[in-house]
Amino acid sequence: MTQDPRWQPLATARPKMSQSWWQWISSRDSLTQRLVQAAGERRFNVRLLDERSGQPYHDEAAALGLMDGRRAWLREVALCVDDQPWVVARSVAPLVPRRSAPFAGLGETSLGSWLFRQPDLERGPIEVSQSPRPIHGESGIWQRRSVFRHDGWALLVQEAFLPQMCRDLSLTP
Ligand SMILES: C=C(O[C@@H]1C=C(C(=O)O)C=C[C@H]1O)C(=O)O
Repeated sequence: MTQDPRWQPLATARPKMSQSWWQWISSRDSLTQRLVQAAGERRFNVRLLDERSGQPYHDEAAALGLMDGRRAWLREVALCVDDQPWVVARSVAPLVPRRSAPFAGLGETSLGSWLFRQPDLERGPIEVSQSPRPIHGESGIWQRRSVFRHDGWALLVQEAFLPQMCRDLSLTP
């Protein structure tokens, strides 16, 4: 049984990280836009790792109020600068009968570029966790999650901030 991340309110992370890192973890606008700006002349791209319907993890289902065992839409990407992953993201959305998800099939277009165009978009509180299991071979990675809501859809968006991002931006973690 894989260990669920221990999700905590965002504020609990503040004393554990530098101001510069906090600015990233606590931001509520589009992470894609922030990464594009931070990349400057370097190339930003979304690398699609997986998109399918499947079983969410227990903590993901709980965050979405999904009964255990219910299938969901799953998407995993790496947000890369000069082909180096800076953020790994995993998004989960309950399937809605007789409706196709308008955010499905985005491919290597950022989910955020669609989400932040929705006028009635709501974003729930950000929670954080330090990954219990290695991500891209590195442990203790800061992860955050929040639930976006739009037009009857709910999307749990989870982002893991990789040490490569810290190094490339010369940030202190
Ligand atoms: C929610 C956003 O979308 C980003 C892009 C994602 C994708 O393309 O799957 C997933 C999570 C985010 O890092 C954002 O830009 O803030």
